[in-house]
Amino acid sequence: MEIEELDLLVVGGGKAGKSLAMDLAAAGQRVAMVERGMIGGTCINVACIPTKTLVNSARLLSVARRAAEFGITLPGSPAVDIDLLRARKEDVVGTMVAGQRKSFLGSGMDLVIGQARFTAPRTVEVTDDAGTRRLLRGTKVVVNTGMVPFVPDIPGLRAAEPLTSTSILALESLPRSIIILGGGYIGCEFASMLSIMGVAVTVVQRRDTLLPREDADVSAAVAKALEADGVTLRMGVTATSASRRNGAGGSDGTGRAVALALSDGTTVEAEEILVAVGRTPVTGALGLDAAGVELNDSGLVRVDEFLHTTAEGVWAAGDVAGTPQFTHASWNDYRILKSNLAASPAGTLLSTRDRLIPYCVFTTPELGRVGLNEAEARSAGHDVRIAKMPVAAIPRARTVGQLEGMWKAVVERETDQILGVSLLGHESSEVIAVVQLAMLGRLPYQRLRDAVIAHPTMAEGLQLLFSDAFLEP
Ligand SMILES: Cc1cc2nc3c(=O)[nH]c(=O)nc-3n(C[C@H](O)[C@H](O)[C@H](O)COP(=O)(O)OP(=O)(O)OC[C@H]3O[C@@H](n4cnc5c(N)ncnc54)[C@H](O)[C@@H]3O)c2cc1C
Ligand SMILES: NC(=O)c1ccc[n+]([C@@H]2O[C@H](COP(=O)([O-])OP(=O)(O)OC[C@H]3O[C@@H](n4cnc5c(N)ncnc54)[C@H](O)[C@@H]3O)[C@@H](O)[C@H]2O)c1
Repeated sequence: MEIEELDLLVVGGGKAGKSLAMDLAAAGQRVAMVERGMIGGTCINVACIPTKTLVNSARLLSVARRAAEFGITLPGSPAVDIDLLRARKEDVVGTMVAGQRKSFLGSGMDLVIGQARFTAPRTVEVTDDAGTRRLLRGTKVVVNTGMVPFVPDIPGLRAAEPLTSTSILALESLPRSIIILGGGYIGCEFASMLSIMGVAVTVVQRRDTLLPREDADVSAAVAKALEADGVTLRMGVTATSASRRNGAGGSDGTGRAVALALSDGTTVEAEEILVAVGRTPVTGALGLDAAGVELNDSGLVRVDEFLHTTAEGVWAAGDVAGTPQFTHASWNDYRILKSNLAASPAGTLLSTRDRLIPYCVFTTPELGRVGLNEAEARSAGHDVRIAKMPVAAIPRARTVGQLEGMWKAVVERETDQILGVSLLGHESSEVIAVVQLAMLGRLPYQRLRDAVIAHPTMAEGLQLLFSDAFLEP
């Protein structure tokens, strides 16, 4: 088979890879991107975009249920129509996928649909569904194959037909009840939206808190919000075995039931189980050995701070390279790669070190996070002052009737610099960018406190948060 030579070969069309492929192809380079099926990658097809579309519907439902409180009467009780819900999600995803396909082709890249496997340095064999094969070699190669849901080896779990964050999106009906194994980002987001939609949710979390990377008081506030929506939390327990009974009654009379035995001797039952205990890198069938690309101890592609792998001419980006698992982080990898791939041997390289990467957990209310939390700041040796405030103190929260949540900030005592914030509440995912900008600009907290911020907005709450009323002396 003849080898097709390219300037850039992208393996896996994730956020970083597709962005780079489009840019370099549009600039006239010979570029091929191999993608095994999801045009636009994980985020658009099975992650951020579909889930946040569904979260939005859940929030509308929650507000609609309170319509009378806002002076609105509805003809009947608002309810989920699963077919309409799925249609909207598919419309949002479908429109974005179509837009991506158009942009890919418009850039001039060769979009190669098939499964890629390295056979030699900088060389992959691609096999499509029809079994047709191509051999592609890049002068430069970027691996951006992402991650997939991890299903742990719990006796009986696989046979119990667990759902994952991917397969749950294809359900044709809402289960009456569900066990969610894992109380991290995916577990909390699904617990929140499904319980609002009327599903009886039980979260089984191995650690003593939800979202274990957060401060205990913030995790507790998230737990309180989930419990207020009816979620049952089983924390500090692990699953020891699972079993499914089909067609024989079930705990809620549906005929489908899964039972999960827990380490404390109890059992929880529900119609379905969603496994959300982390994700595993897509490296297994990639033949990385043949390319001289090493993995690290966590099974991720080993990269240096410039995203270069252990093989000459091969870089990696996104989840598979150990970048924090967020689309915007992978997109920042693209910027780093674009600069580093173009740099001369003696040129300056961009690094992944010390990136300020915010993130938002789209529970209701949502959590916006940037920088260090209190525990991280103290364990890094900072002398800190803590500001803490209920969201109910913010006038905008009153006008929109969204009083749940709390805001917390960590300020360095000596420098007045904001080290980080955890904002749980309405529209926190928007407000977080304001704080991020202040941190990037190294503004002391007083600049936010004293800025003239439009009233009544959620961002205006920052003035309150950093005031003497809420910032400890
Ligand atoms: C349910 C869920 C919700 C999420 N919500 C958010 C959110 O709200 N905000 C956020 O920032 N992040 C969110 N994330 C995380 C985010 O989706 C990921 O961090 C991001 O998509 C990773 O992108 P990536 O660049 O690593 O590659 P990906 O987008 O994962 O792309 C990898 C691509 O490689 C392809 N591929 C793999 N192997 C091969 C092969 N051998 N040959 C050819 N192609 C191959 C795959 O088909 C895939 O399209 C969420 C994740 C999940 C699971
Ligand atoms: N809004 C967002 O940005 C967003 C949303 C969803 C996912 N993501 C990304 O996807 C990644 C994966 O999400 P995730 O929720 O699967 O992983 P995660 O690492 O966030 O959470 C997994 C949780 O499962 C628990 N756990 C592990 N094994 C367990 C077991 N056997 N029994 C019970 N609990 C167990 C862990 O204690 C942990 O809290 C996240 O790290 C995040 O970066 C981001």
